[in-house]
Amino acid sequence: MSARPCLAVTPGEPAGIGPEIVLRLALEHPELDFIAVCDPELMRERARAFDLPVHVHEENEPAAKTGASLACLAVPLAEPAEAGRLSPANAGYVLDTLRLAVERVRTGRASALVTGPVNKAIINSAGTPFSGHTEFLAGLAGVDRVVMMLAAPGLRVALVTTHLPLRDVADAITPVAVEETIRITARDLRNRFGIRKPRLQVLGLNPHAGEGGHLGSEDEAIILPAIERCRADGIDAHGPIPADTAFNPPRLTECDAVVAMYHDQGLPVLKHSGFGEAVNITLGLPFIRTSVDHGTALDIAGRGIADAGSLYTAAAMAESMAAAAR
Ligand SMILES: NC(=O)C1=CN([C@@H]2O[C@H](COP(=O)(O)OP(=O)(O)OC[C@H]3O[C@@H](n4cnc5c(N)ncnc54)[C@H](O)[C@@H]3O)[C@@H](O)[C@H]2O)C=CC1
Ligand SMILES: NCC(=O)COP(=O)(O)O
Repeated sequence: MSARPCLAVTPGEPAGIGPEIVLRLALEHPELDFIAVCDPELMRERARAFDLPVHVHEENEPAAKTGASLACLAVPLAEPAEAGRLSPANAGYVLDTLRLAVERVRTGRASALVTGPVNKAIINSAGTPFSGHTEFLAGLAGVDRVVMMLAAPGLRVALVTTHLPLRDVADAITPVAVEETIRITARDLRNRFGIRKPRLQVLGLNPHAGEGGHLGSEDEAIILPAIERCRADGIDAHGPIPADTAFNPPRLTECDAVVAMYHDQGLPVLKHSGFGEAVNITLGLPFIRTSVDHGTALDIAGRGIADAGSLYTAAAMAESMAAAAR
């Protein structure tokens, strides 16, 4: 390993496309300095299956003299993983890779965490309540509120609520949740992204941002006052803006991020505009975490056609954020 701390990358669900895109990252981007936190035998098996010329070795073993190498911080699978077939037996492995990678970053032995996709359902089925990396990492870091933000070329979307049933969303749109999300987003856009005075467009919750109170009360009673409190502190936030018009291209040229109230209000637009080249960033953590914009893609796992573009963009963004933080 180089003297400067490298990225810690978790491939995520072993039955998904995570292992193969991490191998592609090692093969196609030798300029990236990273260690994969995973089972090295899984990576060797996938490298053989796809005929990828990547020498997989443990951290303390030598890299290949020529050609591509992948260094692994070893975490053993509970049972061999078959591409495309989830097993609850390996859910603990997935969480262990995350814990170990976070420990690396928090102790300064890695510069940032980059995560591959996990399957939330199988982790829950195995008996561990898990709604997503975002919430799990907030718990590990002991932080009450973090913000999920996805960034694609030309569009960033931050979310007030993350993985919640739609039925529970309106109750989670509280004055504190909206205000803290705006503040964290503005702060991290400044500190982590170097945007001196971030401009935020905050969406309403209801159609037409409540249509003057005739289509729901949250927009005027909760979201507007939260925006005003942030504005009073000099944050350039506007809204509540009706979600159906906020993403009109001319409007987007005037903002650095859209703050959406819930997952499926903001992310479909983001993924439509930039799937494959977008990055998921957790704002508000005491360390840098970026991730892919896609899931485990079990339907194509093991077929050798998974696109590693989002993983590469996530790693490159984590590197530049880490460099800026030095
Ligand atoms: N960062 C994370 O850990 C994320 C995890 N997930 C999880 O992934 C699981 C599956 O979610 P889905 O909704 O099916 O979304 P998905 O992103 O896994 O798949 C949606 C479609 O996109 C395709 N696709 C996804 N990534 C691709 C890639 N890199 N290259 C080529 N094609 C790709 C898939 O083959 C599929 O047809 C769920 O359990 C979900 O919770 C979903 C999003 C992010
Ligand atoms: N749709 C994005 C997503 O679900 C990723 O969640 P997380 O695992 O990064 O919290």
